[in-house]
Amino acid sequence: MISVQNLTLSLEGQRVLKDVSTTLPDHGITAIIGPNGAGKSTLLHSVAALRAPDSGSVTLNGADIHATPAAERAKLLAILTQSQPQIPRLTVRDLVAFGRWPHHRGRPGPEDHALVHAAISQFELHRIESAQLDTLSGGQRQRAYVAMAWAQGTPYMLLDEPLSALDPRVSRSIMSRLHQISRPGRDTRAVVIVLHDLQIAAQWADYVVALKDGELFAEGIAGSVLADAPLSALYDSEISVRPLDDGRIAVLT
Ligand SMILES: Nc1ncnc2c1ncn2[C@@H]1O[C@H](COP(=O)(O)OP(=O)(O)OP(=O)(O)O)[C@@H](O)[C@H]1O
Repeated sequence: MISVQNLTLSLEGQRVLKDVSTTLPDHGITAIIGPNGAGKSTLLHSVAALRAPDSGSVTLNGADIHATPAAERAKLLAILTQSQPQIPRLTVRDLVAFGRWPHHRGRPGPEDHALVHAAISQFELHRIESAQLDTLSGGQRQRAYVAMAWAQGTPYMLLDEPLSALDPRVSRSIMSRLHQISRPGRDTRAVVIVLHDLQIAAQWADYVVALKDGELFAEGIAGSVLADAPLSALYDSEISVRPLDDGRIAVLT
């Protein structure tokens, strides 16, 4: 369980997160939603210790994440930020294998090879595993990055808008994989994902954390936050949520 306690964080003198406290579940898909500039990416970065808070703390199973050595942290949390470095001639397989680095530090063993193989299979990358990243479509490349994060073998995967610029079919395929890997059981990965698409959140999120103006606006099981009143107030816009036949909900803006 990741616990965020009274987190306040400033960037260039501006308060970006204000006394945010929340708990991120240790399985399932947790969506972080909210308007542009609400602090979603900053919260994710702070949970991954990429940004130090002014005050407050982030703990993972009781240990302060900012006090945890980076090498240990990399075995607990994988983060995919919005912009990835472009490395010329890197193949999909190389990229996914890079996810194992925190475990082998340059000397991959059988378990590392097996996990890379599993990641390629899990995210259906067989046909493009030898392709160079800069020859792929945005959707293929994004799938490879998510596979790399999965191969890192951490109990938590933090993904910052991994679906931006992807078509509905590719988004659905990535979310469907994330859904599978985050179900409780052996080798469960808790997925924490920044999402702008409320329809995707409605279809896939188990838990939702909503931020507005740097503050925690609402949190809870998806159905409690993805409802007419909280969403309309969150986005200052009239939003309706409708039940679907199969128990899911649709969000109409
Ligand atoms: N490097 C930075 N330096 C100064 N201010 C920053 C920096 N990065 C972000 N901010 C500011 O912090 C606030 C929160 O930004 P953040 O990227 O966390 O929001 P967000 O909710 O993820 O936004 P979006 O949905 O637009 O991606 C914004 O007001 C932004 O301008």
